[in-house]
Amino acid sequence: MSHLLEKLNQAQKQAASHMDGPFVVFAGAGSGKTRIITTRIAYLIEHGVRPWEILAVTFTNKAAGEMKERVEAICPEAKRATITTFHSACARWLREFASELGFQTNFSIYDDSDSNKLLKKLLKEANPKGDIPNLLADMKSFLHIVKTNGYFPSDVERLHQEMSHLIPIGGVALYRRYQEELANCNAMDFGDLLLNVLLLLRRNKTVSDILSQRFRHVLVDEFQDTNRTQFEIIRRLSERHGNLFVVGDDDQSIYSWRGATPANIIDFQRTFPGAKKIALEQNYRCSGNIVKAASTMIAKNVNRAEKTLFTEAHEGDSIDLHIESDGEMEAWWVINSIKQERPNFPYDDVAIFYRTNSQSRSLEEALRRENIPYTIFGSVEFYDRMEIKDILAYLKVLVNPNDAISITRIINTPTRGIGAKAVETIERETKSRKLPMMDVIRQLADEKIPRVSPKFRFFVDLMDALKKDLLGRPLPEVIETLLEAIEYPEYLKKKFPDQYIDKTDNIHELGSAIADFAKREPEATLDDWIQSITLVRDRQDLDTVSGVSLMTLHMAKGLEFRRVYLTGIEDGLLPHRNSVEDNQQLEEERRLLYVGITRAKEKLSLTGASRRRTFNNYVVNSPSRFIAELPQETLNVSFAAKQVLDAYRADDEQPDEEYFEHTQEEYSYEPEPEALEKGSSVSHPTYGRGVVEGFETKFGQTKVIVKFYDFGFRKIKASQLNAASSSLDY
Ligand SMILES: Nc1ncnc2c1ncn2[C@@H]1O[C@H](COP(=O)(O)OP(=O)(O)OP(=O)(O)O)[C@@H](O)[C@H]1O
Ligand SMILES: [Mg+2]
Repeated sequence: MSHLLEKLNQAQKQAASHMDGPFVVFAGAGSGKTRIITTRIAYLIEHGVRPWEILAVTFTNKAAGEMKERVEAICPEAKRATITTFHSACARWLREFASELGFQTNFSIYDDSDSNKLLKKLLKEANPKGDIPNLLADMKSFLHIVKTNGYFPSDVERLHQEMSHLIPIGGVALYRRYQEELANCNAMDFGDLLLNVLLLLRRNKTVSDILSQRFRHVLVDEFQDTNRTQFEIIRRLSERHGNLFVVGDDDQSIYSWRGATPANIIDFQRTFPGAKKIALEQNYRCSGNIVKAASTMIAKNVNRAEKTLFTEAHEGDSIDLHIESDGEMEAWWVINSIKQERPNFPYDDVAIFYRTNSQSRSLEEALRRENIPYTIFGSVEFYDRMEIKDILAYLKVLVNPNDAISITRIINTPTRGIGAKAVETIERETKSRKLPMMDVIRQLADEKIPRVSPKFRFFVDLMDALKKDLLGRPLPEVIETLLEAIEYPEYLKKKFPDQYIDKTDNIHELGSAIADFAKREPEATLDDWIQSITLVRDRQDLDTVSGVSLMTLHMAKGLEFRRVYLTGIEDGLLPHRNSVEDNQQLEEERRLLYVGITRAKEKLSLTGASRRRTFNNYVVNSPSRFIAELPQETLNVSFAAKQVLDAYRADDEQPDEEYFEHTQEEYSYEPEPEALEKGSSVSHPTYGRGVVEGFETKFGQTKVIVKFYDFGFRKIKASQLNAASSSLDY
């Protein structure tokens, strides 16, 4: 037997060494599904399948990257297999077959903000007096539904039959207009990357023959999260040979809000008659307490396929439960614990999860304050910054001169006296002359319109010169040269004197990103780079990945860490306040918690806060209802958390009165007990110097909230503090 299979149990072996025909592995977290996929790829290659005939897809770039790494470690030839995300695979095929769809190979990929701009413009045209924000929201969710469910604008009849209740007024016509406009810009949005591949597979025999013959084996990880469009792509790609191998877990289906349907995995054998199926029951990832907590809690879901999950691992540490008084304190607690445990858990082995991106701010601040290295995964924020978008828009226009959205972004940035009126003229003329926007600007420049033509001429000449100068250059020089040519630093300095340094730093970071990319992919063009960052958009490509990992629970799927902090375990965040009314959605929140808990190999802490600052208000949250569903013997509840939970249990009916006397509106700190006031300098025998941040009264006792210079936030009894003589500036 192949030595590759040695590290698998009996059921895993059977799956990994299966040769032909459809196969599904349906099993709980940490049971080795991804290990089966990676072993199987190597096994297939060892048994004569050529690497380039293998396609393995998953959902996030990080998961795809890890899978690739794991396979290549056991089988170097696998470098030539396609192991990637759905979106990257599709983008690659679309570059290859763009002309079949009437696109040019250099098409732009529009991110959410680009496509919002385009949609807004079309909505305004169609409803000059309409409530645009509302219409936009309706239209966006409609577009999302149609694109993830495989409907094209030409499927009008099917649309009306199958989802008439979801179509906003004029929605289908607007869908068509939107797709036309994208085509005019030689651009596709994220949804189109998948939808257009499906279009080729459905309607273009040549391309569908080529693609379905290209791959002899198709493998999909996290199959429970495929939407209809992805499912049909996969089905068509594997139709000819039937070698479709999927693994998944319905308990980890967390993307139904994005159109994913776990039915794809549950009904697999019905869709593919003759498909083999195996279940795996042993978890190899987590310690005993973690497996027990996760499986007990997820069993509360009604809509799930019954599964067993056991482990032979020792029960290990208990799961910590901590509830702090507010979000800052929670962050402080987490970061302090990371520091203390460092000898056992080096920073690289630690992850912090949260439900929503906005929770990362206080965590980041605390990490920075303590000089702890960290990486945020899946943060789109960097590429959404104004200065980064400006620079990228220039590069996009150079590569694709039809990209109207990017042209309108840069035509007057830096300021060149081309105002809103002039831009309107360009847009109007682009529409009536039915030409690419850049060509129209060129014509208008020649038409001697007083005042504006010379400005258009300047812009056109500038872009021509840039094109000549930049496109031939080595990638690492591109950004610097561009900045100089358009005098961007001067513009930033003038317009944003206060943020000049930050913004310039960001641009430098972009410069190092392009240099890193050029080193990794020496053959790549500017177009390749733009495409790669549009698809990846994770910050890990900019910084070297090291230190503590921060990410949302959604992003954490499929990954594992020795030490995990799962923050925000509160009603309102987990379950999220938007999901508590609906049972289906509540079950999805429970699955999200299940995913989070099962990422931890050795040690897990659940943390929450009794209130959180949002803008200038505090939102008061009760502890997550899911806490009560965890087996108590697996938990180690901190003193403060116990008080909070007891207070809730004691007065289940009216928890707010017993414990949280303050509502969001009326919440304010209690009057101070001594001569201390906010801003006073104090000292403490253990913590040293600090500054009073506020006061808090609980159970009749007032405590002072102090931010210590060396220890961060602490709540201290006033009697333990001394007023410090001088006030240090900090
Ligand atoms: N037979 C085995 N013996 C020892 N360790 C194993 C075995 N199978 C898997 N593992 C290890 O268990 C951990 C979990 O495996 P893997 O990530 O493949 O699980 P998974 O089912 O894909 O989990 P998830 O549902 O979270 O994606 C990994 O560290 C893996 O290396
Ligand atoms: Mg996995």
